Amino acid sequence: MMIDKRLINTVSNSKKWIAINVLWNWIALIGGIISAVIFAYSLQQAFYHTLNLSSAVFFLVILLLSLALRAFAGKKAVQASYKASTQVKHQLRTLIYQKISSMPLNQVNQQSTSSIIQVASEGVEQLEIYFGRYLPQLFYSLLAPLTLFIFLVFFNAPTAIILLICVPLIPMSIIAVNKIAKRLLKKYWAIYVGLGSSFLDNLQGLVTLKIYQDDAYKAKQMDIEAENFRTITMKVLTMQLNSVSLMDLLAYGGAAIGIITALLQFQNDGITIFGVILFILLSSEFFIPLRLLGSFFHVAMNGKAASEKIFTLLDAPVEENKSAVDFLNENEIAIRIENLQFAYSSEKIAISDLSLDIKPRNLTVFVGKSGCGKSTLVSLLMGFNQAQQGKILFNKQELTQINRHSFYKTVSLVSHNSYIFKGTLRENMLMAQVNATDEQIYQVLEEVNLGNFVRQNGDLEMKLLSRGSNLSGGQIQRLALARALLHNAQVYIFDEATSNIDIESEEIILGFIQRLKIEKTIIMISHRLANAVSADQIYVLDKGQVAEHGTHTQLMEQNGIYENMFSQQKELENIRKGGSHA
Ligand SMILES: Nc1ncnc2c1ncn2[C@@H]1O[C@H](COP(=O)(O)OP(=O)(O)OP(=O)(O)O)[C@@H](O)[C@H]1O
Repeated sequence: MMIDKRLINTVSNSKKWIAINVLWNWIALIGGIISAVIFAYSLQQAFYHTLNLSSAVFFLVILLLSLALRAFAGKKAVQASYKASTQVKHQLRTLIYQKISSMPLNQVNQQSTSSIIQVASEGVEQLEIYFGRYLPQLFYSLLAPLTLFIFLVFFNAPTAIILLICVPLIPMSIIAVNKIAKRLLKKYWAIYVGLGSSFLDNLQGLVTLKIYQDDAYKAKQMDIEAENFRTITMKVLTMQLNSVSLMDLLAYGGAAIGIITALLQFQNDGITIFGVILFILLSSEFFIPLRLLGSFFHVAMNGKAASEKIFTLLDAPVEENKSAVDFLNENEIAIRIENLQFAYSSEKIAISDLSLDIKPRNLTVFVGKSGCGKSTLVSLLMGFNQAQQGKILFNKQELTQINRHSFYKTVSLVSHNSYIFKGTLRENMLMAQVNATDEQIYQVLEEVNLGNFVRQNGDLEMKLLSRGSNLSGGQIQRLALARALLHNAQVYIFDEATSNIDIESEEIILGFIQRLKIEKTIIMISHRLANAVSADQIYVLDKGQVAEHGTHTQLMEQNGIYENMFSQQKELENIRKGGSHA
């Protein structure tokens, strides 16, 4: 209960520093015992008028040396505690990072951002005290009373035994409090994570809230959640404060019992004056380590509750195919979809018995009404979601059999919400190809007409804000395209990559896609059918199935869904153009 074996084994490197910490604390205790002995002995000599100047100077030197030893050992113990906690933080954060990066993307998306942030930052921070202070103190507080007992029993056995018997009262009170603490802290963490998640959600959606003037309502909800958090925090603090008072009572009460016993023994000539002074000086040392353990205990329990959250994340099963291999041939990739079926839930079938072929050196476009399953198909092709039935074959290799590293090296996605990270333009580009040269970066930037813009704005050192908020929508998309080009994949999937951007950027991107298809396998999802006119093949999806299939000319001749949608869009665009000319 007081030691979490799994937690310690997870960060086993810290064991060494915990042991060193305990050792230095023990050396500090020895320093304390030596100074108490010297002090008591010189008092006894003074009492019997046998203290002379030279022995007084000698005692003073020893006393100062022992105090210096105590201070030095205390400092070393703090250093060891720091080492233990930094190692724990580093190791746990590495584990969390590795776990997150080993998860399939759909699984990562299922975790709320705020809970990952809370677990990885605050949660790990809380464990610092568990390893840096609590665990060393736990071992030391067992060692200290035993050491003192072995030493003091020679001076007066009854007093030493009474002191030793009183010591377990503190851990017993800790155990009793722990029962309440556990329940309370679990509740505290649940409310804390919930509050964090609402806060982040409201912050991210603040503009929407302002537009709909719904911010006051959300603020009220946040107030209620914050009030719940305040109440539970107060309960936790009250519990901690009460248990601290109880432990103080036990610690100082225990020391007082020891001192009174020693004095009674002295009255009955059972102990020398030297012995009594030693007991007076050292009685509290029996209890202080455990008393200190008690105060770390609550913070440590908070850390333990946090560790449960960390382990839930670390234990989340990763649906990883261990037998997955590299792409056998990544030069020219044909994709075949066979009887694919995917449902978000039993009543929400998004892809239904879908079979089709995508040829290399071709531009294949998927179109269809909103909700027909285009984005779902992209998530299946990218391996973000797994189909319940059917296969996706890349050159006859099943997608699930290709390892992720090889897959994402070969298959790349440019979506309508490509992410630009805070940092320099170079950093954003290098993530697609770590050792790309400046010339290579500029080459892809030229391809998307961003070369001059970048040169005028600080070259590759140009600072970009998070989500590219200091760029226009069209620039973000062109930059994302340049980054994807640098990645030099063999299959490119463009998912509404030109939606909501300026006409010039759209034309640059579409023109580039045309050039790219000479060498690569290109898939494009677009709601604008004008973008499909030059495609080598078009699939029209309807209710997760292929409704029509062919080139633009063939589909127009069929007079079906495609022709209907195309005519409607054209009419709309003509009306808009007419309107804007009027
Ligand atoms: N995460 C989800 N959970 C449950 N159902 C979903 C989810 N995402 C999509 N769907 C449903 O699956 C169906 C296909 O959706 P999908 O997003 O693939 O359509 P789409 O063709 O990309 O639509 P749009 O053109 O509007 O983006 C729709 O009926 C949609 O409501």
